[in-house]
Amino acid sequence: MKTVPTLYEWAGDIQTFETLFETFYDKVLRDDLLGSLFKNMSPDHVRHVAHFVAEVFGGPTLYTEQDQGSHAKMIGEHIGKMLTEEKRQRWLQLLLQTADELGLKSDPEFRSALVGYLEWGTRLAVINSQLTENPMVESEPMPRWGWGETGGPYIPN
Ligand code: HEM
Repeated sequence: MKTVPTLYEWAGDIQTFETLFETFYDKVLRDDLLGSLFKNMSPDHVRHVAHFVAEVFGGPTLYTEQDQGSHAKMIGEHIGKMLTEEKRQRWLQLLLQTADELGLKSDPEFRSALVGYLEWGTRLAVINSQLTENPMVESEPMPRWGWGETGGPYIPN
């Protein structure tokens, strides 16, 4: 039977994710639209985001275990930030540009899954950034992203 690698395995290793986000945030800090938003970010920010995405993609649980993060904690970082669609698009554009520059895997299947995740994650960041309180409970599991489709629209109970 065919063994399908996780997105993390296909992309490389933890260094792949750390280098991607280090290079990306260098650009973000120099960006006219995003620079001021991130200028006071913690020294751990870049590593935390790299570990978060690596874990979502099926990699080691560094964000939840080593960094003591959770999905709720990550969502909480965006509450009240009042992010705009323009900022979201720039964030996404710079990340995809960085992926190309670094030669991240560029096969259609991987890039489709990557863009799908980033569209989902950045839109959630914008939605949550308009709130004043974190709607997510601490026990909420980490999202998992794979190669497939979203499985349908989000319909609340
Ligand atoms: C898939 C999309 C995204 C992921 C996975 C993500 C992940 C994270 C994580 C893990 C943190 C906490 C870092 C820490 O522990 O220090 C964080 C903070 C933050 N994120 Fe995001 N984020 C995403 C999208 C965005 C977008 C689109 C924006 C803005 C356009 C944004 C703006 C911020 C800001 C301003 C912070 C706080 C920075 C500070 O410490 O001052 N995020 N994000």
